[in-house]
Amino acid sequence: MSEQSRRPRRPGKPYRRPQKDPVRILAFEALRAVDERDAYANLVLPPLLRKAREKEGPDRFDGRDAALATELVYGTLRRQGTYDAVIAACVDRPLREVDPPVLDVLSLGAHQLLGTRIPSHAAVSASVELARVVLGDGRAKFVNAVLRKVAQDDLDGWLERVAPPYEDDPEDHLAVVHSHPRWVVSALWDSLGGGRAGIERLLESDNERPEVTLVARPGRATAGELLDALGDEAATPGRWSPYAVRLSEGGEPGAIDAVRENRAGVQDEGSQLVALALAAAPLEGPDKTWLDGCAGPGGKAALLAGLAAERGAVLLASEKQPHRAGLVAKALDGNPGPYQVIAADGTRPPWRPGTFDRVLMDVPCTGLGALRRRPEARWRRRPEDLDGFAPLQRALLRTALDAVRVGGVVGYATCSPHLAETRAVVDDVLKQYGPAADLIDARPLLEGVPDLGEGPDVQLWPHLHGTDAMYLALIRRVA
Ligand SMILES: C[S@@+](CC[C@H](N)C(=O)[O-])C[C@H]1O[C@@H](n2cnc3c(N)ncnc32)[C@H](O)[C@@H]1O
Repeated sequence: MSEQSRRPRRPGKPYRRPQKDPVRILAFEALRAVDERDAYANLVLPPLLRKAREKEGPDRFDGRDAALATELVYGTLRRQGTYDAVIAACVDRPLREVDPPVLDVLSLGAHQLLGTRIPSHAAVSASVELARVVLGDGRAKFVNAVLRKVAQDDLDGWLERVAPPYEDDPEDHLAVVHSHPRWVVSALWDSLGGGRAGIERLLESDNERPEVTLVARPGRATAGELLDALGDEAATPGRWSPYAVRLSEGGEPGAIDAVRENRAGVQDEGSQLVALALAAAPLEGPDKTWLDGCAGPGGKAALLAGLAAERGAVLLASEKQPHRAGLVAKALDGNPGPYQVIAADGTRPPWRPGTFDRVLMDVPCTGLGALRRRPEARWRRRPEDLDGFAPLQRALLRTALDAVRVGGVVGYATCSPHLAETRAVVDDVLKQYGPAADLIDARPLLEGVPDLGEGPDVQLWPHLHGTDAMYLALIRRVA
């Protein structure tokens, strides 16, 4: 009980206990964990949901409650930039002086008011009740006052008031309207090119929940089998990958036999296209030994191993972190052909140079191409992170080019479209190899995929392809 609630009350105003709403309390706890412990929302949520189900029982916490809690957490985190600007306009001090737990309750409330169909009065009163439970009655009054101001306008109205005009500062405008840090808007726009319409569509896509895509692992399952098992209502075929199946809203991968049996997995179609393009690159001479040099947790390695098996080739899947190498081994378990998994630092490779016919280097990166999946990532990343990754990305691409035989092909991939992690790395390293390595046009190898730009490398985009913003450069060793 807070100090406030112990004070004598005016007669006629009996104390009412705050109502405990398990959905809002759970959402608040998740936001605190993300804020305080740098936790990842997608890792924090499942145990909290399980705990709430066990504590409340299925009648008081059902599937719809879980869906609402998830939406509140993801939506609040994604839209944090916009909500911060709105809340800042409603409090009389800088936001950094507002206690983080109070700000979390305010952001959750702002999301309910501006980003959901929850009626305003319900959004305010649910937030005030939450504040009474987790912050105390005194701070609940502050929450009430701020959210009543927020409720005075809708999202469009607020954006007109708090975002600088596009004409004055396009990047700042887009940063506030679409809730991305300004430097991220700037980097995405540099890579995407074009005018306002394209970048707006991309930023909007980053704020949408991505659909879940499955991969049927070659030799272990087929897309047709998954589609039959799921039925027309629950799934549709992938757009381009013959192994992809797209789950409809609310589809639960864990309920699918083939996924439980490891014959299929969850994998973005962009990641599938990267593996498929590398496997499809034309090759003269032997095609027997493949390497995945950054394999953890094993999504692309599992697809590559299946494709390799179909052609009698063997995949070596290598990953620096032993526990992630363990995940790779799990993903590959049951592969129809031979493979090997090792834990090795790709900058000090244990294999002999010129050993492999095909090599994938899917390097560590900022992940700016997967913002749809990681709602908190955009706020955590800093421009300085690029400097941290730059030497490693170059070293790993050099390892790949040394590992492949003359005539063999290397795929350099990132799940970031940032030019410093994509073209700049490829250009720098290719300069060092001079005439010994050549870029291949990757576009024809992504069969049927439109809008792949001028090549020879390819950049996929959420708003154009419905995939993560994966980048792929294919390079042939020619001497
Ligand atoms: C982008 S992820 C790869 C994703 C993977 N290809 C997939 O599809 O599941 C990059 C991986 O590289 C690993 N890594 C980081 N530094 C490495 C190094 N020096 N050598 C090898 N792997 C490294 C990371 O641990 C991480 O698992």
